Amino acid sequence: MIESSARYGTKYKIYGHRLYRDANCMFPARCEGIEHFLLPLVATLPDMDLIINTRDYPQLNAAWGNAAGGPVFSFSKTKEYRDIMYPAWTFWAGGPATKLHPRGIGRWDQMREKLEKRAAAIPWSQKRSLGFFRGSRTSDERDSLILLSRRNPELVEAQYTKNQGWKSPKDTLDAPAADEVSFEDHCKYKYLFNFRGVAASFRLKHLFLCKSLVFHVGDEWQEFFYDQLKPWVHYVPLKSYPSQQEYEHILSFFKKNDALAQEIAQRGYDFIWEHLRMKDIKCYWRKLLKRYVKLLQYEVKPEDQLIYIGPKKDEL
Ligand SMILES: O=c1ccn([C@@H]2O[C@H](COP(=O)(O)OP(=O)(O)O[C@H]3O[C@H](CO)[C@@H](O)[C@H](O)[C@H]3O)[C@@H](O)[C@H]2O)c(=O)[nH]1
Repeated sequence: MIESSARYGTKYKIYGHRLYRDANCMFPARCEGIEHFLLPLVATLPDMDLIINTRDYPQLNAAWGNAAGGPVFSFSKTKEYRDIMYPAWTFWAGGPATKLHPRGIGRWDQMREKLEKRAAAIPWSQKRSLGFFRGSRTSDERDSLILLSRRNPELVEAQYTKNQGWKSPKDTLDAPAADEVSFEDHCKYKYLFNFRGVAASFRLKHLFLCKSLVFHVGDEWQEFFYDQLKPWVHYVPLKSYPSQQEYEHILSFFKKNDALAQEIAQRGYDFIWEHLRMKDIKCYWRKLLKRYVKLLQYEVKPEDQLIYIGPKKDEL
């Protein structure tokens, strides 16, 4: 089974409390973000083989005829896939590169601290009563919010930025690309929008830490922690592809019910602040691998073609 899934990801092996992997990693920074979490665990874990997909897209979809093989770990999926979800590399390194994060979004520990400070500096009453979104057109599901912002800038401030795949103005919906806005500056706005991109987007966890009200569009694309967030308790759920009228309706509701908006925003913040700490990510990885390894029914063998990752010799 492991052999049959090898082509869907990078092979990792824990053997004798050491970590090994395929010599080639498709995205080295993403492998770095994964290894940051695996390395401290190998001392306490038994031998195992893992196939870890570092692409955005999950791999095991029954409708494509490739769900019958072995296990594959992916960071995001919908219900159509049977990949095993793992905490994305971007909690440490290898997230999307932007002008503000040229080496890629990462270091969730540092990001948490920065956002917590900014959220405390901008109380709810000082936030602008506007819907806000900045990001690239990785999915046309974002279009209606951008179009509403062009029609009614008093209600929504939403614009497309360029990403590395930008080819023509079509990729920014026939308008010049907007400047990027830091996560901290998102905190100036009361209503923040999250959308899927290619798969799930990494922005969701950041939005909560602004203590603004998060509108989460579509519930198909998941990351490992989404299930713990409850609609209407921690965020406002919107169905996929909302119309401009639906946005107008829900924003006008929350403008009239400001205390409720603030209450949900505070609960969303509290949940992520208290339960999505670096130590929770580490704990999730540990529990995930302990449960996974119980299912292995063969003796794991060393393989010469894999390279040694760690621990560093002086840490042994
Ligand atoms: O002005 C901006 C623009 C973007 N971002 C952030 O930059 C990241 C990338 O944003 P965007 O270009 O909109 O891409 P997404 O669609 O959110 O994410 C894409 O990139 C991820 C990593 O490759 C994939 O996992 C997703 O599935 C894919 O859609 C997100 O965290 C944004 O919040 C900002 O902070 N400020």
